[in-house]
Amino acid sequence: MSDNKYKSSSSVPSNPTEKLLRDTQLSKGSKPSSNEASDTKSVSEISELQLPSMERLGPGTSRDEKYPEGPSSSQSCSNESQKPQEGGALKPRMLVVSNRLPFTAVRTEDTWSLDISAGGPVTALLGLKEFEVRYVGWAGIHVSDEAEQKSLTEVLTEKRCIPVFVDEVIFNRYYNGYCNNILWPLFHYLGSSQEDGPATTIYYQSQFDAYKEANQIFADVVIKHYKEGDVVCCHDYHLMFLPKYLKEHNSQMEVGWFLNTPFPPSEAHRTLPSGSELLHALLSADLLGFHTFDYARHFVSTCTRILGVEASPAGIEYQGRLTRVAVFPMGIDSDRFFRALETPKVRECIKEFTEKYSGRKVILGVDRLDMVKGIPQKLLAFEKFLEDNKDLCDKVVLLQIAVPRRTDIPEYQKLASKVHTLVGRINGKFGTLSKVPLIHLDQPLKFHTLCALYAVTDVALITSLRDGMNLVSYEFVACQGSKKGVLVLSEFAGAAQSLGAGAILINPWDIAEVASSIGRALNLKDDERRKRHELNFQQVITHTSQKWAEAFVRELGDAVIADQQRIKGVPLALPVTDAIEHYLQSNNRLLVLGLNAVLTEPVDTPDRRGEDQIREVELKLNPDLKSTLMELCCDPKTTIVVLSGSNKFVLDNNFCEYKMWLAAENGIFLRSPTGKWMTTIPENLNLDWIDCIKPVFEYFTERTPQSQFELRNTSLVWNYKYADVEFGRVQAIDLLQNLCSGLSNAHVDVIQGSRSVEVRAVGVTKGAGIHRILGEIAYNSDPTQIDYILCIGHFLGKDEDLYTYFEPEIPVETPITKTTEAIKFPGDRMSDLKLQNSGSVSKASHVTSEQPLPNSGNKTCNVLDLKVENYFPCTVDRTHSRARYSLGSSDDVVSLLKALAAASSSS
Ligand SMILES: O=P(O)(O)OC[C@H]1O[C@H](O[C@H]2O[C@H](CO)[C@@H](O)[C@H](O)[C@H]2O)[C@H](O)[C@@H](O)[C@@H]1O
Ligand SMILES: O=c1ccn([C@@H]2O[C@H](COP(=O)(O)OP(=O)(O)O)[C@@H](O)[C@H]2O)c(=O)[nH]1
Repeated sequence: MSDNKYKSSSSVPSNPTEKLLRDTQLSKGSKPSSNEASDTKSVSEISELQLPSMERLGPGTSRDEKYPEGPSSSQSCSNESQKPQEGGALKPRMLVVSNRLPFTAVRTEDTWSLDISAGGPVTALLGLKEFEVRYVGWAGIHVSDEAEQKSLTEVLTEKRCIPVFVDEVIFNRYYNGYCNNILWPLFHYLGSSQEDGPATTIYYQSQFDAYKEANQIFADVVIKHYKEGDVVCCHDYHLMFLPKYLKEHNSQMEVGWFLNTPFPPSEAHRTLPSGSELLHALLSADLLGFHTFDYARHFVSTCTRILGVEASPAGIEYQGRLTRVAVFPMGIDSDRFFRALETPKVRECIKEFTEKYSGRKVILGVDRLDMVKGIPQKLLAFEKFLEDNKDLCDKVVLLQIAVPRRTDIPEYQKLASKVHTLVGRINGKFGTLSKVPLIHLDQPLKFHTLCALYAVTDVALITSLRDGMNLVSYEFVACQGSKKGVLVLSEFAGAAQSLGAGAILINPWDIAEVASSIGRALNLKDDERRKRHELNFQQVITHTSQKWAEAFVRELGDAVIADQQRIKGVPLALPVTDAIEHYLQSNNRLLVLGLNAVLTEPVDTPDRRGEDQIREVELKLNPDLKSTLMELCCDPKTTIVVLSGSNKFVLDNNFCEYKMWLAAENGIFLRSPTGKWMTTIPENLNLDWIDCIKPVFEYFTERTPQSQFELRNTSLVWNYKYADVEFGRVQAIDLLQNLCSGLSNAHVDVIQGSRSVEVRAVGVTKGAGIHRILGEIAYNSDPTQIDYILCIGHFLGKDEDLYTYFEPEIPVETPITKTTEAIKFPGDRMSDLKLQNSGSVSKASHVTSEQPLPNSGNKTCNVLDLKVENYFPCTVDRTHSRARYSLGSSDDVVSLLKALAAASSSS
């Protein structure tokens, strides 16, 4: 693992709230007010900007990006080692991989010039000062000639950029086709393109293939430049296969992926033909980041509903790994704007604009010419505003900068003509021979011009129909230190969630509302304007791109550690001889056995199968089990617990004659070997939600032949293991959809099993259950400590906490199989257990039938004296598990139990 100050080594926040709290603490620092901000720069910072030195520019670099904001040549990537920071510490190395590099190359006569690329991520990612960054991506130009590729690579090296060259035909299918004609509209909730052309079925497959091919080419470049300890940060919908390809090459690589756009609700994602393949590929990453909670929530529910994977507050469980999902609202490098505002070039420009637009209020729009930015809606609203306020036609001007991009795509060409038509109409209607109310530019501006425009603007008008974040709004706020203009911001931009307090929020589809908001913004009282600006300004200067990157890398480190700690992997075949041998050598053994697929006969046997579906819907104990179980239960050195999600009646029906412990509903109900049931439902457990969702389960049960619904005390379960599997799966997705939309506030877990859907009160797991069961066993049995545990189950991921409950605390990277020391419990669990078994609760006060359990037990003994070699956690029929061992089927379980009984009786 790299030596990285942003990676915490100890406490790993386990959920987004904890994470947010920590990050909030970290982002608290000295916050200048907007008045102070532009005055606080050091002399050296200002002079650096005023006196740009030619050494800072790479060969062939155009003079237009001489600002110190770009990656400097002094940190050339020809020197691949990490650079020390001021205090001597090493800067962590980060490979930032995005489709577009921060620099766009332009061919000049005999070399290359580089322009800073326009676009949010570029602006943000140039601000990562605390990292030794290498940018990997496309330089905005197709270069097929090898010599040219080499020379461009050299020029870009000076800017710490590593170009990726993709064949032009592949690139067109990948970028114009799959990325921008299919994924882009879908991710912005606009649905798939309905157009004939590259998005139609004939081209779809070739575009998807090209997408994967391009991703592989990006991966090859990253792999070539990767050094151990690097953090790899992949960006966007362009590169969703990249985490998979990188991890396949090197599973130790720390790979994060961040989405700069929104992520759509699952219903929209479902329409994408290769949608699940993309999700699978992404889940190879260690960390997946989104701008807002909404996007992250959409992603998680899409994965649970479409892939059927399990999600928890910590992330998504997939193939034995945990992929962390977290929220990182991106910001800008505000200092870069403050510095620019001090430069003579920007000051000059400000003066020029102030004179030019004197006597008129300036309204500003800065967007890429893209349908998601709502430019036509903005123009229509401005038209309405002028219609409603004819007297203001020569007193306002809307400056609309619309940077053309993706111009090869027909949708974008159509948008350009639509916008031009509207501009002509508005100026034709409201302009005069000397003045027009609308100035529209189809071209990018130089950075200094943009800063000056931001500074002279009275009202910034952002009307995105959907926008991942919208950094233009941040840039506007940063440049308004003296003017304190008003931000009118679409509620559908991610930025609305951070700048909503200071902005006037609008629905861009509501043309009349936007028109009246323009008027409101222009007339806002000074006091309110200042207050609103100050709120936004504080947000912009505290949530910078540097802070974004620090939080992302810290979380990535946490995610990797957390995943290693889970040690969920491929279980080894149970060493049966060892298990039997250690069983014989022990004095007080505990066998914890699951029910379904452990003690029941397999569902899919020929006997139980009709023509092509399974006929019988009754759970059946494995017929070979009876005498063996009886024998084991009679052994005074052996305690058996059957721990199941099923209810008391199911367990009673199947095990009433055995002298064993029964734990129903995941340990909520316990039956001692004497046959008495007791309940352990926590008193404050809220179960009000059960009545609300019961009808939903009933509805799906009625409509899915051979499916079953079980109403339990703390959970509801619907299973389709006996139904048509394909239809069951479709119904399960619909059921999940309905459940998730109706349960937003309930304290429940919605769990999708391989052929079931379950809703359960939070905190009810088999791991939590065993804790209570142990207390009871200790209370009820003789004082000998348990020195052997065999724990066999076919459990849902959530219940696999049972296996790790008995595991020693394992230092990361230490293989547990080599440990021979006595097992020690993690501190809190140990003290819990001791508490339960100490104190002075008298036997008389102990639980009787159907009473809630008190913090049980009055014994001062330790329940366990378990050495790691005497602990056999074993899953049945699972390829990935937190259990160390596996058995193939319930038949193997029966054979093992038989062998234990036989060995025991003959010893
Ligand atoms: O590279 P292009 O195809 O020209 O597109 C430009 C970028 O557009 C998208 O930007 C997003 O990122 C911004 C920063 O996070 C965010 O504020 C904005 O809402 C998004 O639209 C795209 O995600 C990038 O990959 C493109 O480079
Ligand atoms: O002429 C221009 C207009 C815009 N931008 C930059 O383009 C980015 C737009 O980012 P935003 O997040 O608002 O939207 P995106 O275009 O990434 O969807 C901002 O950093 C602008 O400064 C630019 O460099 N030149």
